[in-house]
Amino acid sequence: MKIAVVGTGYVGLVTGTCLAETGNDVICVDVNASKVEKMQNGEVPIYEPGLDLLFHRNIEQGRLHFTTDLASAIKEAQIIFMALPTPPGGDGAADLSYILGAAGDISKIITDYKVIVNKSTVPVGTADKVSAVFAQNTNVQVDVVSNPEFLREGVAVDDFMKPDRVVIGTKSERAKKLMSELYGPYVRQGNPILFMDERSSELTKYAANSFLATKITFMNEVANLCELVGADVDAVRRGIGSDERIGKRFLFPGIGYGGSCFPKDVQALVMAANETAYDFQILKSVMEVNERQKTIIVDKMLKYYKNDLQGKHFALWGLAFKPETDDIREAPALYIIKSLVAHGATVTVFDPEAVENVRNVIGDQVTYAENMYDALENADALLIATEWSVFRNPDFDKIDNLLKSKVIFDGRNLYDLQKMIDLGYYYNSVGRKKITTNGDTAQPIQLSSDAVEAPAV
Ligand SMILES: NC(=O)c1ccc[n+]([C@@H]2O[C@H](COP(=O)([O-])OP(=O)(O)OC[C@H]3O[C@@H](n4cnc5c(N)ncnc54)[C@H](O)[C@@H]3O)[C@@H](O)[C@H]2O)c1
Ligand SMILES: O=c1ccn([C@@H]2O[C@H](COP(=O)(O)OP(=O)(O)O[C@H]3O[C@H](CO)[C@@H](O)[C@H](O)[C@H]3O)[C@@H](O)[C@H]2O)c(=O)[nH]1
Repeated sequence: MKIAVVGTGYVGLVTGTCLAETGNDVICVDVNASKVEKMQNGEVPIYEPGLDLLFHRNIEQGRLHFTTDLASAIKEAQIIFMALPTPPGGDGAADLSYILGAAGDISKIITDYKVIVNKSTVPVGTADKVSAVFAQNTNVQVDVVSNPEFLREGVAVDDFMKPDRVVIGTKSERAKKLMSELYGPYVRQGNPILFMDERSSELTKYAANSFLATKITFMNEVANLCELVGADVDAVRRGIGSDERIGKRFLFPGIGYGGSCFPKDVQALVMAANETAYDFQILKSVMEVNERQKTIIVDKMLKYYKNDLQGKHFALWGLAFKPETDDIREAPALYIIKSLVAHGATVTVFDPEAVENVRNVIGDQVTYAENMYDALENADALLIATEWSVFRNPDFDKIDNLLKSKVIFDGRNLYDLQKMIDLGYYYNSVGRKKITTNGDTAQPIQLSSDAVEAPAV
């Protein structure tokens, strides 16, 4: 099939590449000319495992193309995907200007029937708004379909090629037929295409992300309670996760969820509910608790250093909002850095992929280490903010030689508590007993209601 993808961010690029992989003729269009030029020259603009291979294979085989010219991109396309940003507007509600703007541009160019697929995460009613834009500008018939994307960064290719489900919101039989044909190669038995109306499809995406964000936040609260009552969150996690109704996944406590989706989508759903005068209380709490969770690690450090971080120097491992990506959008590490710097500390950071993106955002507010061990030199403590595999089994003798003292604040629970006692570290993790260097259990922390506020980004 002939496909156009408008917007080559994370979703557009993965969508375009994976659709080419099953034999479609795909052309991706973006307004960012330098990005398009890079892709035309064979450069993948993001770090995403497995994407390079598919990207190069499909370019070489002539199925994947890039352009800045919308008109030529959509001319022959039977299906046009919109994979455009929907950032929070001033009030936190999703900003639809990219989607409606592109719909306006497309509507003025098309001369024959198209299926217009919205892949972006958008509030209920957006398909209707997009349809209205077309109706206003052209007599050409289109079907506007909602097809939210559920891929996770870091495993995006696998998520697209082998989705748990494909959600398609449309009432048009013609569009259903084309979309079934397109997604046929990706769906397997038990991992179906779920057809529904546009509004239900749009809400499914927000509900999925908000539910997952709530699940994580619930575990973060359980972890905080574990610290206060002397329980071990790993045991509790296993205890509840083995109940199939709860499930084992997305129960890992940490330093708050981040990324380009959960924070903005939870907020957008709260705002969309507000518009109908519905008070989505649970999600408001989720947002509040997540803000607090991002700085709890700094609260713990303040407690350890008796409220004085002035002149202290810390090593920070992990900047990306999760492993296997260079994406730093809403990364908790950035909040931690800003908070530490505001308290007068200095920080040396290391991340396997995200350093350049961080450098572009915060410049010389921190120093950048070439490798994970260089970051430790003369640091008072090590902090861990992202669970990259390379941090999971480090050389503790080397860490010991480089750090000024054997102190680790771990926001991702990477190490075994008993091992850290045996090695003589002060090791403070999430929802587990904090251990002093002589192996005693430290007093549980008091969670302050006025947790350190992250300075404005
Ligand atoms: N990133 C994810 O993991 C993910 C997963 C599922 C859904 N989503 C949703 O998908 C949408 C896109 O997210 P993203 O992370 O890919 O966005 P992004 O910000 O990474 O990329 C958007 C791209 O669109 C381009 N663009 C902007 N206006 C354009 C126009 N008029 N014509 C052509 N190109 C234009 C930009 O230059 C950019 O390259 C959002 O709604 C997001 O919530 C994202
Ligand atoms: O048990 C867990 C799982 C995740 N996280 C955090 O949650 C955030 C989001 O993680 P993840 O969901 O893996 O990453 P994303 O790539 O943002 O993917 C989410 O957001 C995408 C964009 O909408 C959706 O498509 C995906 O289905 C949805 O998982 C990250 O900060 C993680 O560290 C935890 O703290 N504990």
